[in-house]
Amino acid sequence: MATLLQTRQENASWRDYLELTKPRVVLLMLITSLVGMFLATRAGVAWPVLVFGNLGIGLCAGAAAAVNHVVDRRIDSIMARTHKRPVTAGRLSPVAALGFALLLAVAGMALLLTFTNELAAWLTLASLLGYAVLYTGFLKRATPQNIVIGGLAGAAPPLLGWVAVTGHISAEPLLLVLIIFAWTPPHFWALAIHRKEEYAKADIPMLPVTHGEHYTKVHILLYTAVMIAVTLLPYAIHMSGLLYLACAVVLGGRFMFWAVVLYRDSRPHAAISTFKYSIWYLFLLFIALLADHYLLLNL
Ligand code: HEM
Ligand SMILES: CC(C)=CCC/C(C)=C/CC/C(C)=C/COP(=O)(O)OP(=O)(O)O
Repeated sequence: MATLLQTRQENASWRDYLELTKPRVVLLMLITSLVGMFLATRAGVAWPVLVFGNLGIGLCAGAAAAVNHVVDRRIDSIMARTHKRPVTAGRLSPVAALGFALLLAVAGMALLLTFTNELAAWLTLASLLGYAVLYTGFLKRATPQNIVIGGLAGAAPPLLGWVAVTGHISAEPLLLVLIIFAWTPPHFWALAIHRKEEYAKADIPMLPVTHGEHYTKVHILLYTAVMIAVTLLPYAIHMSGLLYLACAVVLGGRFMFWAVVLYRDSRPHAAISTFKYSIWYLFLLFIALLADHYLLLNL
């Protein structure tokens, strides 16, 4: 066993450890937590909170992603998209990956407790456990609503950023969480339609597998409509101004365009195009929130 572990780790490079953390997903999460921080105050954010707060959130999110790689190693080996992952392909042992996850989680929590506040740290830990334990260990295999419920963990970063700055929860960051919560089903189900056969092969009850493509596309349309409505609320409650509203309408209109294209199947590769657009959408929407915040402050 010891020899087996050693052989596996000899083949591992730093890239394998980086891959464990799902870096591109975590990067987008960090953009949303950064925006949560900036929106929380009219004054600037103190640099230790900015730097170590985001680093702490990022390390904890990376730890959750690494646990996901270990728990899912068998189903990941069945799917073409995931079969080359470091634990699945045997370049890293589950023990090494779990040890790495523990290290990231402890470092992340220590940074949050030292440089932010207890509430931010415990909410981050709850998100970590929500994704690594509740979603990955249970919901993913249990119900086609897995990503709707589990989506809360991924949606939390703007709240984590806001609380890191203020020390308390308020309505505005919950609205930002609600935007990502409503965004997650169109984001993921578009990909799940594209990869339906793989999920079926791995026996994971994703919505297109259990309820079919048509039903999933209708739900993508519905969640997209809800998401667009929710993105108008920051303007309605005077949290953001006209620049944000214009961006939310244009970006949301484009999302609806893709949801309709997908529903009608009127273009080739509509599902993967919708998925790719969803990532640009969230990125640009949060940049718009930030730009609008500073425009309003300087008016
Ligand atoms: C439960 C909630 C979520 C689920 C089930 C989910 C699912 C997925 C899956 C399966 C992929 C992999 C696509 C691939 O490798 O081909 C992916 C990619 C991605 N997701 Fe999500 N996602 C969720 C939440 C989020 C959140 C909250 C964010 C950011 C705020 C996010 C950002 C991204 C990004 C940036 C990618 C592209 C990664 C890359 O190019 O490697 N996701 N998502
Ligand atoms: C502390 C904090 C903010 C925690 C959030 C952690 C986190 C990285 C959430 C990511 C959401 C995500 C990529 C889900 C896909 O998992 P999957 O298993 O369905 O996708 P896969 O098949 O690509 O592994």
